[in-house]
Amino acid sequence: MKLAILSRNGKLYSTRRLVEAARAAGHSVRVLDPLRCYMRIGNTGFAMRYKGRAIDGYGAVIPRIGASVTRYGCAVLRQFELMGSHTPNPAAAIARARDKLACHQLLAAQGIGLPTTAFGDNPDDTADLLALLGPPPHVIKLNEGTQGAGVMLTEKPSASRSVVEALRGLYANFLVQEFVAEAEGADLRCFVVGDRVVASMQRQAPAGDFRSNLHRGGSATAIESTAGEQAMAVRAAQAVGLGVAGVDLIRSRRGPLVLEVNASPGLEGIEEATGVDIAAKIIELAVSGSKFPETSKARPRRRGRGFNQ
Ligand SMILES: Nc1ncnc2c1ncn2[C@@H]1O[C@H](COP(=O)(O)OP(=O)(O)OP(=O)(O)O)[C@@H](O)[C@H]1O
Ligand SMILES: [Mg+2]
Ligand SMILES: [Mg+2]
Repeated sequence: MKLAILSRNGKLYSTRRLVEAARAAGHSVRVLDPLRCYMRIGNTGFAMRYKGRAIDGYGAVIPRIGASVTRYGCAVLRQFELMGSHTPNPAAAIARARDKLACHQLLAAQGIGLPTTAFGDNPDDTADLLALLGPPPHVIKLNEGTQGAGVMLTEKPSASRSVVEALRGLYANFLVQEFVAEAEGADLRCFVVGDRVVASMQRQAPAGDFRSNLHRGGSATAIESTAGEQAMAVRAAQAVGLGVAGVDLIRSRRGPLVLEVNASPGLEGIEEATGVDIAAKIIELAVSGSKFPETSKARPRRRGRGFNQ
């Protein structure tokens, strides 16, 4: 099958591994920079061009869209979907996953445990907003932060207030959360592919930090997550609509809580820590969902489809 990986950089570990795994499974694969894809949208059908040439016939597209290009990357992916390509992570689900606030609302509505979270807009409401969470410590997060940057811990009421005021002054979107102290700087990354967790690792924050992100100096070890944790991670990914997701869980006194659902989880740390060939499982999932026949390169004829279908 003809596969595309949407990625800005073919040299990145995750992109390279997906290319390798696709070739190993006998597929033809191309890395496309989403920012070089451009498209025609019309009632007679959808067309996509790449560096001056028409492209189509991709049975499946695997998006690796960075946070800085979410909007354009999702538009390109949506166009592939409209042209009949399958994707394990649809554009609508990626856009949803990138908005922590929307995600928390969705997860809570599904009864999936998460740290109590509050947000508000007006500075006059700050004191009451913080009171909703109870006394500090609080964790304050930028709504669209990644890799642990923009996640702050405040230990005194005055610190919570002034961080909230500073973020408001910068017009940043943020949320305020209860701090799960008993996790002691550890969290669990469950890598979901389809309807199961294919690998899990525990990440431990470096001394003096509470953030366990590998980009912030956290260390990773393979771990057997419990059946309950795995079921929770799969439910969280499905609630957001993602076939491939890195679900971060934190172990609290009241059971596992979902911290976030990542739509483009990195493969390097977790493949190294666990030895699982996650790339192969992603390729398998992408191909299995495709409507294109696996043996033929011919693209099934299809009529132009509306955006609402
Ligand atoms: N409420 C909390 N209580 C305790 N620790 C937390 C809490 N929220 C976040 N952390 C710690 O901070 C880290 C970063 O937080 P979070 O995952 O929400 O941010 P991020 O910037 O989106 O990271 P990612 O790169 O995983 O997308 C978590 O992995 C966890 O170790
Ligand atoms: Mg994140
Ligand atoms: Mg995280």
